[in-house]
Amino acid sequence: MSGRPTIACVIGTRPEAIKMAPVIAALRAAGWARCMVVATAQHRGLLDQMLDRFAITVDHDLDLMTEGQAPADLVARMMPSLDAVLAGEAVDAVLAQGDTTTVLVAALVAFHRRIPFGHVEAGLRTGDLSRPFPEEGYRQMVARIAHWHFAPTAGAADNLRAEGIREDRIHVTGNTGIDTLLDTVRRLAPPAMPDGRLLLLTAHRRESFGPPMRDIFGAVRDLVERHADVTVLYPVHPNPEVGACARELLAGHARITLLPPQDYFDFVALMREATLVLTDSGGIQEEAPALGKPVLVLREQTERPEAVAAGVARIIGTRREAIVEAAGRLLDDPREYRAMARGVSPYGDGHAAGRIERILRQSLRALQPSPD
Ligand SMILES: CC(=O)N[C@@H]1[C@@H](OP(=O)(O)OP(=O)(O)OC[C@H]2O[C@@H](n3ccc(=O)[nH]c3=O)[C@H](O)[C@@H]2O)O[C@H](CO)[C@@H](O)[C@@H]1O
Repeated sequence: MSGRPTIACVIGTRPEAIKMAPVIAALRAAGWARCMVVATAQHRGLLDQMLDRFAITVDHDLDLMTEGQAPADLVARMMPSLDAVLAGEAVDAVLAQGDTTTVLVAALVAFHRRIPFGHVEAGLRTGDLSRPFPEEGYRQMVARIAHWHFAPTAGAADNLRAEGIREDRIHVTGNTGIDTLLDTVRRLAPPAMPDGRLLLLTAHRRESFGPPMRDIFGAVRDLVERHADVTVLYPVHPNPEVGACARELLAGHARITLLPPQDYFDFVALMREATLVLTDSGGIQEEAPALGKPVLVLREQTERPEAVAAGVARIIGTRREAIVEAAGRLLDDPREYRAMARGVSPYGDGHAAGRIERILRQSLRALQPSPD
């Protein structure tokens, strides 16, 4: 390495853009490194929406999304494509976030080229390789070969220690998604006062396709039928499996609105207006508590136990009666509601990206040969 080091930030999906945006901004502002952004674009439309929103300029766009892409096919196409970028540029470090195919391939390609890899949002675990699938397996595999493990919480760091990761490679930074959230909230106009109560829904996980998703949507219909003042807004994920099921079971009800995927600022504004958030998303489990909104998690388990432990999120699974019961209780009982609607942010304080930038600066300086 000579002169300014080059750090490649690899992103592929909407949440990766949201969570890498502050890291890219911090590296670019600090200026000691060249921050090169590589978009695999494993999701095209949702990624582009966020690249625009956060004004992320992309140096290499691999444009890999195809219709109905299977994970194996995506891995097979992404490996040579990303490797060619690293072969053509003198890259000193590679960073990627989370648990997607993009993160797995970025770590593996960096490993083959002996380039240190930094895993942003390291150490999240359910311990069950089938849930979430394939993400849990990807997280575990990436941990074997990462050089820097940027853990969002002390619990995530403990998970890494339990797998034998060296102490000096683990850094508790907070989640960069909270940096983006708090920065966004500062820029938004004050929230509107909605009529009635808003229930905000998102559901798109692969393991919920089929009967669990039909159960979720059935529960949502039951809830609006039982609560005359409740309106549901559902930004529908573009995966065709999700859209078809949502239209079949939710369209045509006056108080249920299916929306296209929302711009991030608009979505944060909706979270602020919501009474209750029902979701199977990872990032929304982190964001809603920071905004003081109770979250009911439509999964059987979570890799984000901190909000559950703090009493501001609950795992309720995907059974229709369980969802109706848990959401109904919060809608009917103001004391239960208040107990969950406390603004706590177990996942970060808004300064994670700055910590990552400083750790990389010190660490890459230490790796650099001295001038004489
Ligand atoms: C298994 C798992 O949990 N994996 C996660 C998965 O991410 P996810 O489940 O969080 O993904 P989504 O739900 O798609 O996105 C959520 C984000 O999008 C914003 N949003 C939402 C709707 C909308 O209409 N407009 C928006 O702007 C919203 O505020 C939030 O920030 O991959 C990540 C990357 O590797 C991982 O970090 C993460 O563990």
